[in-house]
This record gives sequence, structure tokens and C-alpha cells, in this order.
Amino acid sequence: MYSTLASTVFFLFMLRSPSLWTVGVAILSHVAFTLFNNRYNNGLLQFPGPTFASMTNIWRVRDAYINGDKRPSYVALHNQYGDVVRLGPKSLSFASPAAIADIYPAEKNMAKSNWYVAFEAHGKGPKKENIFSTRDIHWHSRYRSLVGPGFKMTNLAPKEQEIDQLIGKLLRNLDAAATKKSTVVDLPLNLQYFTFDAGGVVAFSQPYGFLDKQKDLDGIIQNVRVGSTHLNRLIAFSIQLAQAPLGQLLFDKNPLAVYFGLIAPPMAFAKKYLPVHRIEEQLAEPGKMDQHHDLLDQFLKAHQQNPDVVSKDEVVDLGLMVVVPASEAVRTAIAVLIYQVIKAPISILTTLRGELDSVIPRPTSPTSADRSNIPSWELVSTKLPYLDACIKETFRLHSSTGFNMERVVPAGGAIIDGNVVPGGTIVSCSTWVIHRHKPTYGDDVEVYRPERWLEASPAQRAEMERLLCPFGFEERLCLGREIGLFEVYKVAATLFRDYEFTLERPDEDMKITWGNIVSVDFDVRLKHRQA
Ligand code: HEM
Repeated sequence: MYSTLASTVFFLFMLRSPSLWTVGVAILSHVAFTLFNNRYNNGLLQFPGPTFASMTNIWRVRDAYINGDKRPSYVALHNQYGDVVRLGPKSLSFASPAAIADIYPAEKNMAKSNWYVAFEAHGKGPKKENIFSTRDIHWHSRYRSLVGPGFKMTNLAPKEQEIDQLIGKLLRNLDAAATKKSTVVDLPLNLQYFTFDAGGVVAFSQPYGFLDKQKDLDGIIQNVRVGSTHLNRLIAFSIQLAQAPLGQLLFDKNPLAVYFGLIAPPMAFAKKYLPVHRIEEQLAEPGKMDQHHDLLDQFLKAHQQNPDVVSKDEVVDLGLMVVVPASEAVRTAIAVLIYQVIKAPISILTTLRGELDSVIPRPTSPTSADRSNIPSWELVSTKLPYLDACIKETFRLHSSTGFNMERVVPAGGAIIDGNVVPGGTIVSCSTWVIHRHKPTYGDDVEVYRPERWLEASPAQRAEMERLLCPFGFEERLCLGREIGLFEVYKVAATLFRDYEFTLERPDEDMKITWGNIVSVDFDVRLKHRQA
């Protein structure tokens, strides 16, 4: 604080008789004081990390830019600096599992950081928090208890048939490529057609039509794919700047964008496809509409019961949340699972196929129209322990989300993994780091080895599962966890049952673009499996 004050006084003093020289010196000294202040005056000097990171959040933007095609650099940073790394002037990342219990439980009172502001709606009018972004612990808790039941598989069970029809469409699209054999398939993209449509069904009982049209609708996939255009690359990096006042001004709270009502692509997409009639009818005559067993039912019910907590605008947020980040996260999970299994030693695929063939009846003729034979959730979630191990290993090694889950230490400070941390510090864990905890997962943490889940003793396995956190933690645990798993298990079981996959470029690794949701790119050739 004192150095900021000193810097400001000095700055004003120099500007008393402005010349180019004095203005230059004033600006430079102000910058130097700010960097110095950031590094030395936040009570975090004892924590190691890149020196530049301790001085400015620009380090994070640069890191996101230069490491955009690698896995989160936090893994390498923790390997270099140890269990606690200083990632910014007021930011610490923790690698030890003990830190999870000190940061994320409700009683620790740690709200999400301002990084999450970037996930708030863009467009005319004031920005609004949503269930994912909110820093208001109390509103979040009331809101979550109202809408949460809608996300449970018990509520969504009647949707299984509709999701099966979508999987059938995905198979028919892939059948066309498998029959030609020469066709190279962008598998992650085809999976995303499915996950988008499934998101539409779960949210509003309406697929968007990606699978039918077999193309990107309104350019939304291209728009949100990190790194696909200069603009969204810039936006993705700017999100890192949300911690910095300048970043918020340029990107997140840009007054020009708000003035001109520039709507972010996901928001525009969600608004376009919302079933407005249904919403209006149900709001006009509550209780008269049929039950759809979708998320919209639950949000409208919650709005009717508690309009002060769940406002009408929340249905748009519902669209935003479910349409884009969720469909991307599920796409990445299924794509990476398939990639890991076909890239791993053949014994993994053979064991998986053996298990699938012993439990799930194969279609008599996969090239026929018999595409309604999709294994049930009940079956895939209870009778396939090896598939379960493959999926857990995928989530462990390659989380769909790439961001650190940041929380703010309340005034008064906290003890985190034995370290005294001042109030106001941003503290976080990364799934990419936690999932590489050698005492829990073994020395070969970088190897894709599903067997580790089956060989572990019951106590060891319980600990491995406790630390497996691809869906986040505690009060802010992903609400769509069951939906995501439902899609991953069903699609993976069906695709491995029916197809042989060959990587188009077996000597290359898949292309990874590290964003908030990690994007992956790879092409395959497909063949139907022989009976
Ligand atoms: C494989 C798929 C998915 C993964 C890996 C995933 C991951 C996550 C993670 C890590 C968080 C917590 C973020 C934090 O604390 O900062 C989260 C929150 C959330 N996710 Fe997911 N997600 C997935 C699928 C879904 C689906 C399908 C939906 C909706 C249908 C969904 C809806 C939500 C919501 C509403 C939250 C906010 C919860 C809260 O703060 O109370 N997610 N997700």
C-alpha cells in the first residue's frame, strides 16, 4: 500500500511540469513501483514461483499464449517449484491433496475469484452472475438447492430414449464414413454434433439439429473453439486478464461492447434456440404445461417458487451454460477416451472389447438401419468395470477443463496445507496437478493405465477416487456431472462395440488447445467391427 501511495505521489509530482521526459520517467517509475508493490507487499514473498508472475498478471496471459498448445503449464511449474506456486501478485496454486480440504468445503467460506466474471452474460444491460460464475456464496446456495434436483439422472431418466435416438444418428453418420473406408473423420467434431444436440434435449427437450445437418450451426463450434480464430484466441487469453483491472476494462467490462450490445456468440446461440413459446406459456399459466423432465421444467418451477432467487433471465443462462461449455467438456472427455485407448498398447483395447462383448449384445448387422440398439445406462454404469477404469483414467490424465478453480481467502486469512495465507489471496488447485499426485496414483502418473484402478486395494482405490476431481469440488461440484457421465459411458460403450478406429496420423500426438475447456483435434479412419 505504502509503495502505491509513494508511487502515486511521485507520479503527480513529476507531472507538475510536464515534458516528454518527465512524463516518461513518471510512467516508468509508476510501473516499477507497481511491480515492486505487487511482488513485495502482498504477504506472499515466501512462496516460490516465476518472479515475473509475482509482479504482474500479464505473466498469466503470456503463459496462456505461449503454452496454448500444451497441457496446462501448472503441472511443470509444480514439478519445478513444489507444492505451492505463486502464479500472480495475489495468487497461489496448491498441489497437495491436503489443500483441497482447506479451500473448497463450504465452511471455509471461500468464494470464487473474479476470474469467473468472464463467464457472465454479454450484451445490452447489466452483466449478471450465473450459477457457475457467482461469487455470492449465499445466493449460490439458495439457487443451487432450487435448480439442482433437475440435473439428477432420476429426473432425466425419461430422456434416455431421446438420447439413444441421437446416438443412433451419430452412428448412422459414422456408418457412412465406415462404409467408404477411405473417408477421414474428424472424430471430436462429430462427437460435438452429438453433445450439442444432447445438451439441447437435456435442457429444452429439443436437439439443435447438428447431427441431422452434420455441420456447424451458426458457426458456434468454430466460434467457441479456442484458437480457431484470432478473435476467440484473443478472448481466451483475455479471460486470464480478468484478474487485472486493465483486462476487465478491455474485455470483460468493455463499455463499448456493452453500449453497442455486442452479444457473445454462445449467448446469441442460446437465445436463438430457446423455446420461447413454451417459456411464455408456462409462465402465463403455471402448472398447465406437460412435464418434459428437462432442465427448463426445473428452472421454470424454481422461478415460480422463488422469483427473487431464480429470475426469468436464468433460462438464458441455462442455455448458455448447457449449450456451450458443457457440450465441449463432454466432447473432450469422449474424444480423449477413444484417443487414449487406441493409442495405448493393444491389450487395453482387447480387454475392453472382451468385456463389452460379454455384456452387451452386438447388433446383427451394424450397417443396417438397426441403430436403436443402444446399451442402457443401467447396464453401462454397473456392469462394465474395465470401461469404468478406462474412463476414470481418461479423466485423471486429461481433464476436460484446463483452468485452476480459484477461490478467495476471506478476511482474516487461512491455513492451507500448513501455510499461513493472508486474506484476499486467490488460492486454487488444478485437476491436472492433483491427478498427478504420485503417492496416490503411483510413480507412472504420466502413463495411461486403466489397470491401476482395478489393482488398487479397496482403501487405496477409495483415496484415488476421492482425489479424482474432474467435476470440481464440494459446493461448486459440477451440477451436470451425472449427465456428463451418462453421455460418456453410453457413447463410449457403443462406439467401441461397433467400430475399429485407426488414427490418421499415428506418429503424431493429438493436437491439444488449452483453454478453459481443453480442445482436442485428431482424425481417424473407421471400419465396422467384424462379427
Ligand atoms: C465431462 C463433462 C463435464 C466436466 C468435466 C465438467 C466440469 C465442471 C467443473 C470442473 C466445474 C466446477 C468449476 C469450478 O469450481 O470452478 C463444473 C461446474 C458446473 N457444471 Fe460441469 N462439467 C461437465 C459437464 C456438465 C454438463 C453436461 C452440465 C449441464 C448439463 C454442466 C453444468 C455445470 C454447472 C451448472 C456448473 C456450476 C455448478 C456450481 O457452481 O454450483 N457440466 N463443471
